[in-house]
Amino acid sequence: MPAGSDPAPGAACETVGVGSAASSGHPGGGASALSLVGAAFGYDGVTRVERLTLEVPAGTAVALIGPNGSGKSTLLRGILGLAELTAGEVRVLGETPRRARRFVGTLPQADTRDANLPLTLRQVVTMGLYRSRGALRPIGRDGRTAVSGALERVGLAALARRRFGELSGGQQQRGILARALVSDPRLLLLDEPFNGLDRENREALLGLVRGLREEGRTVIVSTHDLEIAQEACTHVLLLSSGHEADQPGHPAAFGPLDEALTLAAVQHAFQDTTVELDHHTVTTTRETE
Ligand SMILES: Nc1ncnc2c1ncn2[C@@H]1O[C@H](COP(=O)(O)OP(=O)(O)OP(=O)(O)O)[C@@H](O)[C@H]1O
Repeated sequence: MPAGSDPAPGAACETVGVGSAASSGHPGGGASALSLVGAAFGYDGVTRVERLTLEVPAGTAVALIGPNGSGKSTLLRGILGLAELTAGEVRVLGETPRRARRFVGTLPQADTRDANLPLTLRQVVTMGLYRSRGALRPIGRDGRTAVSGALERVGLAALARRRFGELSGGQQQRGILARALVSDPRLLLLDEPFNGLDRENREALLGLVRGLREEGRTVIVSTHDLEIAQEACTHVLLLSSGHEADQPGHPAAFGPLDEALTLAAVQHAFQDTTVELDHHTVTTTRETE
């Protein structure tokens, strides 16, 4: 799966798994969960992530990896139609982002949500139904069954009546995943879901990502943790933030994990950061022009 990208000027490393253009050139192919052609996203007319040309096949799990500010959250928001498309084309499940939204489940970054909402876990998960049904329509028996099933799936059925804010960070994270799952989404966008999790919650979440993919759903999960990519994902999209200050993020590599997650590509993406790959710590140094 090629990704449109040019190596940043002065970058010494090769970017393996990076091509020059999408093979089909046509967004919205039947087997594509996400199709980007020269896409760029940003805010108020300012591009924050660009040069995205790639096709994410349905039923894959993509690890979205890149340094702080490389545009991971912006890309996820763009897929939802919440960040501005400043160039190119985007198709989500063959539709525009807005039309596809009801088939997409999301887990936003933990620091963007209000854990003090006076709601029980069950009520938080029920909110996940509103996207597809609207908030005013009665939930009904099938809705209640879906909520119970989602809670069961993330292992929190016993805590359904507990106030959300009283749950541990890991339990809250699994609760939000249940909220994303309750509408039976075909595509899941998980923004840094592993941050701050203890080993038990991390393992539970890794198992869930693997299970979702095995069911034929597509998962895009942003993470700083390369081990997570290796343990749960089939594909990787590496974003680089480039050399210049304020340069938009852009892809350093995209493809199946074993082809695209190479040391060279990781070095390109994380230019002056210590990164880990295959349990080896690697320190890369920014090239100067
Ligand atoms: N709502 C917004 N309005 C304007 N600029 C924004 C907004 N959100 C993010 N940005 C800017 O877009 C750029 C990319 O940010 P983004 O949060 O997408 O990066 P990220 O890779 O997800 O970073 P992190 O790993 O720190 O979460 C940054 O320069 C950021 O300041």
